[in-house]
Amino acid sequence: MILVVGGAGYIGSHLVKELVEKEEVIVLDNLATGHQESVDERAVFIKGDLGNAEDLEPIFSKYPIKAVMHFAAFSLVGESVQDPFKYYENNVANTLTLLKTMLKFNVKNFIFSSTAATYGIPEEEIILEKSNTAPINPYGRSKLMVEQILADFHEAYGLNYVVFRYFNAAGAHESGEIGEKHDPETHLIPIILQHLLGQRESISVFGTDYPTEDGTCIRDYIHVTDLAAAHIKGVEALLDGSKQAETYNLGNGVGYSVKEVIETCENVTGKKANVVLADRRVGDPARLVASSNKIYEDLGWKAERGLESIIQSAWEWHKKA
Ligand SMILES: NC(=O)c1ccc[n+]([C@@H]2O[C@H](COP(=O)([O-])OP(=O)(O)OC[C@H]3O[C@@H](n4cnc5c(N)ncnc54)[C@H](O)[C@@H]3O)[C@@H](O)[C@H]2O)c1
Ligand SMILES: O=c1ccn([C@@H]2O[C@H](COP(=O)(O)OP(=O)(O)O[C@H]3O[C@H](CO)[C@@H](O)[C@H](O)[C@H]3O)[C@@H](O)[C@H]2O)c(=O)[nH]1
Repeated sequence: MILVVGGAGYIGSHLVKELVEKEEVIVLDNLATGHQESVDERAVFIKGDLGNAEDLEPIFSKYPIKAVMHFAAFSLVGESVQDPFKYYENNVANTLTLLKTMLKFNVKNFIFSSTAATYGIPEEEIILEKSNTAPINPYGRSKLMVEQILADFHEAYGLNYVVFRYFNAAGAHESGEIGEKHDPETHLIPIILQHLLGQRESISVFGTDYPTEDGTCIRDYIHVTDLAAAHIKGVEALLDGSKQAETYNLGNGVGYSVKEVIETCENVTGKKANVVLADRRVGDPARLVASSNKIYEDLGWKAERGLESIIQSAWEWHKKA
């Protein structure tokens, strides 16, 4: 069995939907930002907190867990600057409780959701896993701290792990049953689509004076179903022993500016957006684009879906949501 912590959230629920086809799955989630109805009904759902050993230990006692996939975190950059305690407590301290419990029950395979925010303001156009990590906010630092803890635990206790640094996750499941449902929503693509559905008056473009071709920020958008596929390859590599301690970028390798994303949403939906040019949002790097060659070479994974397909799937979901 595989324990998915945070499996009621956006990315976790998409992974669960794919993983239940292959494995028995238990989801632990406190529903702080997740939705129980997003959890595939073939998975066992347990409401609980990864920071409570009393919630964790009965699960590890009862079920033969061979790996843990850890998606649970707080992940709003701005909020992490306002309230860093919340982030270090949930993302780092609570993760330590999870790791301690795993070691107590001799479960030694761990998949961790990290982020492009660990790179801070990158020096390279295309970011490699070995590029410098210098996060510029508590959220990114909390994720990098866990990465460092994992490397130490691997050396000291034989904990095996795969860290995935996601770039910008977006899109919805092709079944149309689940999609991106953050509240509040801060991510660009769902905000644009909500606007095009008449749920928001306009879209603000945060910053038009970045050193990019059209002055707006460039990001690497990755379909959430592609992310799920990478996680399945990652956990298989841990379970068959071929990988023990790896960090992989997960992106498309193609960057799109905020203006290009808005245009693509207009093309896909056939609707015109009301765009307001606004000031920069604090803490946004101008450009974040991944090289995902390492995971292609090691595990044969690459992103299958581009920006249009991401937006098309998200649009199908938002029209119904
Ligand atoms: N969305 C992105 O673009 C993106 C990019 C990079 C990294 N990430 C990382 O991916 C992971 C998933 O992101 P998401 O967008 O699906 O977020 P999300 O908020 O939708 O999902 C997180 C889930 O974890 C649960 N959770 C939080 N704290 C918990 C706790 N203490 N105990 C039990 N459950 C808890 C929440 O209820 C929620 O269901 C996070 O770790 C995030 O930092 C996301
Ligand atoms: O209303 C909006 C919302 C966003 N943006 C811009 O759109 C881009 C993408 O923003 P957003 O969708 O919020 O994603 P990011 O801030 O790039 O962060 C995401 O991607 C990071 C990795 O790249 C992860 O670390 C974060 O968890 C995840 O939220 C940025 O330039 C924003 O400034 C706007 O212009 N207007």
